[in-house]
Parts: sequence; structure tokens; C-alpha cells
Amino acid sequence: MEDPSKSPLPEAFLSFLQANGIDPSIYIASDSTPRYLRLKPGSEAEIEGIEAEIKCKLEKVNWLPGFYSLPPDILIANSKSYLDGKIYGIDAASGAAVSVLNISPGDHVLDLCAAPGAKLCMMLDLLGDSGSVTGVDVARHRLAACRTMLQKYSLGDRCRLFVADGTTFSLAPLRVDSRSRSCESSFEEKDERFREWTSRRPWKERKRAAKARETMSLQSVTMSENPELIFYGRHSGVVGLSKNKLYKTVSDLEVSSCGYDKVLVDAECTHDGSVKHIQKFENWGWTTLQRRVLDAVRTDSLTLLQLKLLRNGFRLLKVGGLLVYSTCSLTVAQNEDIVEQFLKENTSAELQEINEAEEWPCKSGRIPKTLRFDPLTSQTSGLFVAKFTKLAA
Ligand SMILES: C[S@@+](CC[C@H](N)C(=O)[O-])C[C@H]1O[C@@H](n2cnc3c(N)ncnc32)[C@H](O)[C@@H]1O
Repeated sequence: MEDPSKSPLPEAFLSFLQANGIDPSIYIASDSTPRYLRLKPGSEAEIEGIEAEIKCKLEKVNWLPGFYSLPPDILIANSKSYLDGKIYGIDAASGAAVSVLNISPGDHVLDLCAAPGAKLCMMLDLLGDSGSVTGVDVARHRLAACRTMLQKYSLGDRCRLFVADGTTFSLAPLRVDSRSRSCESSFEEKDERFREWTSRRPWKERKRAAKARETMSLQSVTMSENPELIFYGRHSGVVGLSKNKLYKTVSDLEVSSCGYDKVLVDAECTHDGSVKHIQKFENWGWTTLQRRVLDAVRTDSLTLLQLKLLRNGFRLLKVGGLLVYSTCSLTVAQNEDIVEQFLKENTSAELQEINEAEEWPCKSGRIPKTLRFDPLTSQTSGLFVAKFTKLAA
């Protein structure tokens, strides 16, 4: 472990790292941690052009298909390739978390903390032209940015986005194939059907939606009762559906067969594993760090939120499905402690070995089968990953 006294980090943050067994030198190593990008599938032939444009050689990440590393000082956000939707800015550890889900065509996937959407885009690229992805996030402005990203990368076709509380979200996937037609409700529908989504919604409709939001907040209606659909693609299963059917919640019993095949709970956290995030506090001020990171993890509310998100994501998973829990924090309280507590209360949850990790530059977490990425070990941003399956009751 590097001598923490040589670090420019404030004393309170260093004590926080020490209490959580985190090596402070990861924040110093960050200057040499590469940036990563993911190539839009189908753009492989354009690598040389992209390299010429961003004036740097892309190094293939051998352990993660479609990913390339580049020096940390190279910015891609203003490049034509990025603006044209040929490349994504996403850390390799985040890509690893998505690949742990083994998404295959036909899967119905739930992303319970979806915004701003780098992982959601990767899921949609992996999904191809069957199945669906449902993205949920409690922050409307962040989910709106996610919608913009879907449109930029032309990925919205099989996706629907809900502003909702992931701890209580209860909508099942819309399975439209014959295999699971029995999962659909058969009650009479008399209400309006969803037409194709358009960003140019008529003024009257927008006014109605704004009014509904206002009424909701006045009546303190929780978002679980009223998840707000802010985007749906042509083949997301929503077009042609009645509101009754879309908003029909499912019982725990029904979920075992009609639930999601794959669930990602990329939970809200203190982001302390993201060195770039921590470095921003140099500008924002260390008192902000005290409030947003150090105090946040000391209060029970954040870890309770994480546990509730994991519980609800698991509730919506079908039997035999896979759930990945990840955070970009490296504290034990937000990771292994959550996993332990969750396993204690869920006999149908089983931690799964992440076999791909044998080839990955990461470490085991404090619980066997869980993974930790960090800048020193992995040359990536910090990330904790655990994978579960649901056993039949
Ligand atoms: C780590 S970020 C997710 C990053 C995202 N998966 C990606 O790859 O871009 C955590 C997200 O959780 C959202 N969040 C916080 N509380 C939530 C809740 N109760 N329900 C749903 N989302 C929540 C935050 O708004 C934030 O966008």
C-alpha cells in the first residue's frame, strides 16, 4: 500500500478509505488508468478512420469483446465518430458487469437503475432484434438523457423507459411470443391503446401528462403506483397495448414464470470507486465530498436503498433467471454486506460463479464468487459485481 501521507486527499477521506480497506493509491494510480470506448457493433471496419480522427491508436481490450483502451488524456466527446454514434464512452469494468448477464436474443431484461444509460445501450446491442429491455430510473432528467442516447445510437426499438422508484416498480415484461402468451391478462380492454411513440407529442397530450404529474405530487402518489412511461420503441411491446394492460402489475406467483430473464441492479452508491468522480471534488470542494460520500455511507439510508433495489429486482426475476448487482463503490458496506444480508433473507437466491472472470484482471470480493475491479488491479474504474440466480421455491 502506498504511503497515504503522500496523497493530496483530505484526512477524512483517507480515514474513510482505511476504515473500508480501500488502498488510497488507487486514486493516485488514476493518472495512468486508460480511458475506454466500446465500438458500435458493425463499425469494426472503421477503426482506422476513428483512430485517424481522434489522433490516437486504439488498443483492443483482449478480455472484453468490442472494447478498446486509449490514453486518459484523449477526449472523444467532440469527435465525429462519437457524435455519429459509432463509439460509446464506457469503462471496461462496466462492460464486464453487463457481460456477466449473458444477454442473449429473446431475453426480457430489466435495468432497475438505468440512467444515464451506458450499460442499457450495451444490453440493447447484445439483444439484437428480439426480446426487450425495460429501463427504470427515479431521476427524470437523467432518464431523459438516456432517451436521447437511445435515439442517437438508434437503439430504442425494443426498449421502454419508466421514471419510477426501482424499490417498488412492479411491471412485468411484455412477452408477446406464443411461448408465454398465457402470461398476458385476458380482461376486456376498453381504454385507449398506445400509438407509435413520437417526440413531437401534441400539445394537449403534453399538457395532460404535466397535469397528471402535478396531481401525483399533490396527492403524494408514489411512483410505484404511477410509473411514468417516457419512451417506448416500436417493438418494445407497448404499441397497440391498452393502458390497463401496460400498467397491470404482477403477483409474486406470476413472476416466477412471467418475470424478467435478466435483471441489472446497478445501484445508486457513493461512487468512491470512480476515481474520476472523486477527483471532481477537488473542484467541488472537500466539504461536498464529506456530505455526498463520507456522511452518505455512514447513514443507513443509502445501504437500505441498495438492499431494497436488490430485493425488488430479484422479486421481478423469473425462476432460473440471472441478476447482477453492481456498484461503483468499493466499500464493504455497499457491496459484500448487502449481498450477505440479501442471501440471509432469500433462500431462493443463489450466488453464481462468474466464470468469465478467470480471464479478467480483477480480484475476488470478500465473499467468494463476487468480483472487484479497481484501477490498480484492473486498470479500470472501481466496480463491485455479484451475480445471482433464482431457484424454484
Ligand atoms: C450508478 S447510477 C446507474 C448508472 C447506469 N446503470 C449506467 O450504466 O449509466 C445509479 C442510478 O440509480 C438511480 N436511482 C437512485 N435511486 C433510485 C430508485 N429508488 N429507483 C430507481 N433508480 C434510482 C439514480 O438516479 C442513478 O441514475
